[in-house]
Amino acid sequence: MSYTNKRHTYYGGFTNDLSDTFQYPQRTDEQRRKHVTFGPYILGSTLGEGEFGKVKLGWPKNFSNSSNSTFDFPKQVAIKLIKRDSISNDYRKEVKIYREINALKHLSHPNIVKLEEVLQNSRYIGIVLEYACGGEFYKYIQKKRRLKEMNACRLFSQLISGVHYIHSKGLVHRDLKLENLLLDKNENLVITDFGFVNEFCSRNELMKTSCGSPCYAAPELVISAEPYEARKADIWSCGVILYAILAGYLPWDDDPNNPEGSDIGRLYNYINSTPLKFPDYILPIPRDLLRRMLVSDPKKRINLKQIKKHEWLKPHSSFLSITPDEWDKLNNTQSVFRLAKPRRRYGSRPQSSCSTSSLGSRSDKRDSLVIDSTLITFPAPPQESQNHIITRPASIASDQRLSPIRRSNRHNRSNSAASVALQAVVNADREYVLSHEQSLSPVQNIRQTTGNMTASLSPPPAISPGDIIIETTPIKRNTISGSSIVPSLEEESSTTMQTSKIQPNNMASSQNHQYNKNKTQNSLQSAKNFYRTSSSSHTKPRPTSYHPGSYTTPPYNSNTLSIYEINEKAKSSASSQTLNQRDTSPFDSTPYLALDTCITSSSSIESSPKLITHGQFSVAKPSVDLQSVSGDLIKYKRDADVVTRIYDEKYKQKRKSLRYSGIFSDISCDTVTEESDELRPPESPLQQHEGQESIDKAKTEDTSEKGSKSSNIAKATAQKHVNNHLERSLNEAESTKKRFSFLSLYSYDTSKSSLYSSMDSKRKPSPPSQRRPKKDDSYQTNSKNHYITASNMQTSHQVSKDLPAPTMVQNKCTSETKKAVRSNRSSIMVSEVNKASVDNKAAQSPEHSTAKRVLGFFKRRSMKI
Ligand SMILES: Nc1ncnc2c1ncn2[C@@H]1O[C@H](COP(=O)(O)OP(=O)(O)OP(=O)(O)O)[C@@H](O)[C@H]1O
Repeated sequence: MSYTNKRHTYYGGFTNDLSDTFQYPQRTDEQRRKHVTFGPYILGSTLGEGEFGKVKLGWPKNFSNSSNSTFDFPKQVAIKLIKRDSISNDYRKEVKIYREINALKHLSHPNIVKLEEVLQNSRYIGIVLEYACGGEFYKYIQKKRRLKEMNACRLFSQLISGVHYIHSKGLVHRDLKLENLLLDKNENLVITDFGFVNEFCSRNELMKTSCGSPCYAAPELVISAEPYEARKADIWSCGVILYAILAGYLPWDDDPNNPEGSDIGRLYNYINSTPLKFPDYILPIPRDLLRRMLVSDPKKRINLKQIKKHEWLKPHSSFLSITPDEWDKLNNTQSVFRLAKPRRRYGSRPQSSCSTSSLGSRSDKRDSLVIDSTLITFPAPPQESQNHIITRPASIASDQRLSPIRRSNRHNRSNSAASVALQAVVNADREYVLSHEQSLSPVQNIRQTTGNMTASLSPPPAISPGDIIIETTPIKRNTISGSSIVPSLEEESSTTMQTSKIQPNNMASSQNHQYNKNKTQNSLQSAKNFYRTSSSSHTKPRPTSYHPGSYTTPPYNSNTLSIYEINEKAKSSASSQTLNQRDTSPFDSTPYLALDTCITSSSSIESSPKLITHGQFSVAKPSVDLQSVSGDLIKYKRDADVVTRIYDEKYKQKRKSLRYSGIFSDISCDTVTEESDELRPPESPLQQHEGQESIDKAKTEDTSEKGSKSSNIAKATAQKHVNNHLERSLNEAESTKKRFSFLSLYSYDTSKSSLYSSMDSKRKPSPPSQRRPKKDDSYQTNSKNHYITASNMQTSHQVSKDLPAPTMVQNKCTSETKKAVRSNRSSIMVSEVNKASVDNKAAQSPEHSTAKRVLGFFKRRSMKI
């Protein structure tokens, strides 16, 4: 088993399989110093780069290898490092970061990236996120060209479930796109990048700021300056994503006058005037869903509730029927079981401001971070502080908790919006913590100070050093010092690090309260009330205050003709299991009541964790496995493969029979051929030579035995090979073009560059029918603008003539260009684009000079690769 990516190494390249007996070698001090660290994390390679800077892989530096437990391996995280300098002068950036932190704090769903903690030092703010090791979703599609229906359906269900969860919290993402979707290790979808998130309340959910990425933004955002219904805008984006998943390219990507979609005005005019077209391989049922989602008029656009009930998503109805409250419950229950080693607080070791670029290489120096003694960890801000209103009860005098030394060591952070907001959040959170602390029983207080804490349900065992620690709710936070939080010396003596997990509704603390629940129930309630009060003291309602009722999904109608008949038994048993689980689970409608229900309900006790001793450690075994409950979140890839294979077989059979019965009469044989073609492995170089060899052979034979029968056969065979080869090349060119159309918006790393593409097109101008699938939907009536115009071709030729070798030009790409590309690629506030100019722009024909096109191309090419 190798769960690590090759390029990401632990402790000097150790990527051994973990076995029961495996022990990590003890690191020497020297080795330890070599790592670039940020707070309690060792930084690994760069996972990606965004608008704010690099996202690095990280893992805890206090990971101890003394154990022989298989469960004891470092948990990887993705750390978004934001240079404080870069945002100090940019209010919008600050707000974006703040929004992201703020939103993520309230979201706990398997298909939404988890916020672990937020750290900062004098130079960086680090948003520590769950590591989605499956990589970027668009690359995944790019690799597969397009997804098979079953996989697409599964992933789309996950997207819808995540988006529904976001909406249920009173939030809208507003920047849903392929680039903001990642995959976890089991190829489950993970929604990320909440920089444009905003909240709405049910009564007034219209928004004014248009944002997102042009290709995914709903028309009403661009064309009209009127307030828009944000949830419907998210649905449009999901529609575009679904189209891209199934088709392998974006909808409305074929405007010859705006091939790159860079002219936003023209793009939206095209969207509004051109009916949605589908390639043959998108079947009627998903087409129907797409047609309902990609409706320009938001009022006529399908809503999430209807999407969940759509025929196409029936196979995942049990998964989709899990309500947001249930997700909260399930996730919080799961978070109790996170096994954590007692971590030493990183502040406990004196850390002078030191550069960690001890590796000496240039790149290391560039990547090095100053570890500051004032590096802090603080909880993510609550929603309300977006308003930048600080409510700090007089009872909380945070400075009193600071030692004089630490106080003098404080940072002078800017009083910028984000800083103020963050501070407000810290205060609010700490208030909760303090009141929570007061409610702790003496036993728990002892346990906290000694750092020995267990989440066992049994009466508290004798406390001894080295006890198992189940990571719990952040009960104790670092103290706050003005704008920075510094752990006090006294606090440092406490060994358990509990600052990091940001789980507002975490039930872990309730586990600790099991011991003397009668004593603490009242104080807990008051703590929660306090938290609520402090929240409600802000002007905006908390996003969690909006809780739509549970959705009841109609039972699967077996009479309905559906293409999905796979795993029915498994599904029904899984769903019945789910229902059983849910019936017995004390789910309530308000997340804040979670603690109560956990304490008072006997059924919750039944479903509580059971500790299994495992050597020196105890491992809490969750009684509810989220993934098996949902049935749709694939746990092991092998399972997924098996399911896919079963599905494929059944699906093919089904389609065959349906075609015979004439039900799917619009599924042409071509479609089937095309799909099977796709499965055909690419021709090997050996095969490619085969044709030529045969010709040569034929020639030789021809000269020696003129007119002989064998030569004729050889000739025929050779010709056949050549023809086949040519045909395949053409097909390949066609598919490359298709993929190119999709990739043009994302990446050029694996496909041919557009330069080559234009060269190719010079040689073999592909007719529009080759650019797009031949047979269009019967709904398609408008075929205008499908032809690549002569002027375009001319431009392409010009480009290829005027340019030096592509690699040469590529090398000339400066870092400035790269920056420009990044910003070009990033999501934008569409309102920044002059909406009034939309029509004007569309009226003018874009005069793309050769230089501009070339620049555009190389700008895109230097995108994140
Ligand atoms: N949790 C994560 N796990 C793995 N990789 C991640 C994670 N978060 C981000 N990345 C990688 O880092 C890249 C940049 O991240 P992200 O898009 O969140 O940054 P950003 O600064 O918000 O960028 P932008 O706003 O321009 O999209 C992603 O494309 C992805 O490759």
